[in-house]
Amino acid sequence: MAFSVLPSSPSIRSSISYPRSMVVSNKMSDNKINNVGEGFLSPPNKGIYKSQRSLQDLTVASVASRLPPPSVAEGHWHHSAWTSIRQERWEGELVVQGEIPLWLKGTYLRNGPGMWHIGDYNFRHLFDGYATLVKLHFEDGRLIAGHRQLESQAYQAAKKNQKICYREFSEVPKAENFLAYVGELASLFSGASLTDNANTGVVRLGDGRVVCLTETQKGSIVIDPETLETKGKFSYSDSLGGLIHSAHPIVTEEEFLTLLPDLVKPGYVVARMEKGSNERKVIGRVNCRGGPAPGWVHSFPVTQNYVVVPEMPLRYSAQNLLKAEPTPLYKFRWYPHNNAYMHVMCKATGKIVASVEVPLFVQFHFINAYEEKDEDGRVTAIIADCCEHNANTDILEKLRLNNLRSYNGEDVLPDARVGRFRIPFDGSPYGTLEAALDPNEHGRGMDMCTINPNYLGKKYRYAYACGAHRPCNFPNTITKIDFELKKAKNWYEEGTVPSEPFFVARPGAIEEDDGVVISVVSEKNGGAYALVLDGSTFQEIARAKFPYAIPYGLHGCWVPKN
Ligand SMILES: CC(=O)/C=C/C=C(C)/C=C/C1=C(C)CCCC1(C)C
Ligand SMILES: CC(/C=C/C=O)=C\C=C\C=O
Ligand SMILES: [Fe+2]
Repeated sequence: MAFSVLPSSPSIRSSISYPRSMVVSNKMSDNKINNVGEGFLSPPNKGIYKSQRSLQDLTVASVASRLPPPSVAEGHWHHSAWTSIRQERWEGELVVQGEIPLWLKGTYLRNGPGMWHIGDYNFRHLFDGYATLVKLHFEDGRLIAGHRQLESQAYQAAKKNQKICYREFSEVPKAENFLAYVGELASLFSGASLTDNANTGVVRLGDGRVVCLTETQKGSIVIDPETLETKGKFSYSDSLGGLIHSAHPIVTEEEFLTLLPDLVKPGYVVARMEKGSNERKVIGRVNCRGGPAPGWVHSFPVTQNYVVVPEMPLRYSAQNLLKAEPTPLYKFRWYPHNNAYMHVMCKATGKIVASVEVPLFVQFHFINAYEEKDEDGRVTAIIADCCEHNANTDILEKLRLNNLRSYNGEDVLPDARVGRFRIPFDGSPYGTLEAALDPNEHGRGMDMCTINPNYLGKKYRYAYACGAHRPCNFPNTITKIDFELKKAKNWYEEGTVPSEPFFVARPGAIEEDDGVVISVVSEKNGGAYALVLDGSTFQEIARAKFPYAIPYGLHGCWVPKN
């Protein structure tokens, strides 16, 4: 394969300059020199790149990056994790320290909100940022990396008008006058004012299309996994309607399962889209059992035969949706008196086979679920695991950029755990929720979880997530959870913020943890590196320094090399 450091689109090539200092030699010998000379864990960046000067050189003349965010202008360099990306795109080969396994062939793509300002206006919340895609292409032990801004309508309009033009997670466009506000309310109901800033996840469908996603349905955007170019809207050809959906569909080679909350008649529609299709078909519907609106469904789990529909006490709030200024819980409200529920729907028939009340819970992310069986093979219960924030909504507030950027050494990250639900199939009205292991195993921080995808919906032993090395204000370790031993192995490097660990299985692997775990790590002084851990030992096997700061990102996917 030819390794190119040049962007593939001629129109963009002309607008980007690649200073010599950014274009790293792609000779295989680089690999060896670093292996021998520096070792895996020595600080990277030894004379490989000139960081600050190159950053300036690299900034393209995009409207959004014409002005640096005020904090940088004032001379405070935030942690890279919470600092807007400084250029629209870059691509180049990184020098690898250590050994990337030769079997690792393909591209890891990561999405996330990487630009948190427009002009000189700074956004408030982590989830508001415009989507930044990062790619790590692994082949023959080498690593071509890059990033590119997603050209959503929301991002393009913001660049053009130098202001926020669509409703983001917490940001609302300023109404110029009362009439404009009334017009804006009307457009809220039509969905026209909602963002399409697909900054949450990226999935590879069974037919090979790669789609960026967020919580608004219109924020489903197809990209080219090689160039990261925005190709256009993924439009759903059905008439299911609604404006929002779960940001995390369940995607396999065969299908795409999604949850559509119904805010009018509180409940959820479970739908399935077959490989190659744009049409979602309804599997079934669940009516809410409590509260005036459905619970927030950022994600949901499935087993081999069932879809699990969570009804979290943190519910969408019509009142808060209409507010121009963010409320403490943004578009949501906490309804502890309406209880929490878990529903189980049969995938084949759409029938609800269990619906139980469970202890109150707060989660963004389910990890996995599976069917518990008796000795005759009959399903006795569903086990569903999630990153559970001890039924405490404070985490939403902690993810405000001000809080993330003003870390002063205090231990302010609220406790979280691996919450394990058991939803019995014996008709009993209650399910249980308990910690799957002692939360101290992972520093009582827990989020951004993945598993070996071959174990989706099946009994599994391992999960990978971000935990905490305290004191901290954000999850700062990569942790491997062993559910059998109820133990965790933790990777930690002082001052860094690693993003969601992503597991890639070794072809032909028998063991569940035979593979690698990939993460992109943001450093405190304007650096970032790609990190590869051995899935089994959890030891670092390779890292490669980016020539500039990569901000924190959320979720990723794997695009195997054909
Ligand atoms: C980045 C992330 O994890 C979550 C992003 C959530 C977003 C963009 C939510 C957007 C919404 C609106 C703009 C209005 C309707 C409600 C809601 C889905 C929360
Ligand atoms: C980053 C995060 C929570 C961290 C807390 O410990 C949640 C992200 C949610 C959206 O994907
Ligand atoms: Fe998420």
